[in-house]
Amino acid sequence: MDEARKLKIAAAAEALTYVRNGMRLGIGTGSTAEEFVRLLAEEVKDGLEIVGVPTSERTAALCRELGVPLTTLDETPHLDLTIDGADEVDASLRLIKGGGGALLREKIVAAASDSMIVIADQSKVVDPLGRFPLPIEVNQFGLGATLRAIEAAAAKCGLAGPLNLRQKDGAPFVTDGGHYIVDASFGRIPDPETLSNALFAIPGVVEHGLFIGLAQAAIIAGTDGIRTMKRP
Ligand SMILES: O=C(CO)[C@H](O)[C@H](O)COP(=O)(O)O
Repeated sequence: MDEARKLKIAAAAEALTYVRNGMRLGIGTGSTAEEFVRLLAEEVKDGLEIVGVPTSERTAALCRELGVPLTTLDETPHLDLTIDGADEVDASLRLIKGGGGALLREKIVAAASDSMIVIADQSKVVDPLGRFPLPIEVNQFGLGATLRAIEAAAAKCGLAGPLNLRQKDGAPFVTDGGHYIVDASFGRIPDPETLSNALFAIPGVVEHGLFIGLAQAAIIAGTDGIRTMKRP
């Protein structure tokens, strides 16, 4: 097994120690979250009783395949804990998410949870955010106008950079919610809160990948072991 996968499994295993019998869990998306699902499924086989709300169709399919019981936010609107990966984490536990295109459901699920724990390897810890292009989920209608508005909003925040419409198999990538993703390469984002507010003011923006004030802890796996970052 390669070193990167070992780190993902180590972070996921540590996150599992926070899961208690009877919990209602939000279950994230991505390769690290999938390691968590695999470990969780083993515990479920051994008698752990939980229900999970998956943050994507991809995660839902893996949970079903491995026998992790699922529910929905309609049946179970309040969750105890969400475990999810991230593309970037800063020292204040602000995140960039959405590399897997699931940011909208991920944010809805995290916001419905008493707490969110991020699982990641050391390479995801940055200062400041912005090395990873910021995913912005947009309505398909009016794409051209929305792109212009994103550029203008970014400029007001002193940011600029290419906006790329995410592609898959030669066509625009479509999210589980039926939207497009624009990957914004702004570079360093010194004030994520201001950028977040500016993006939310654009009608065609459905959601963006800045997760602010949602994660309580981040379990970070490095070659020298595991450390847990807490929100200051
Ligand atoms: O936000 C996400 C999906 O939308 C993922 O959590 C993020 O992309 C990290 O993925 P990975 O664990 O594969 O690096």
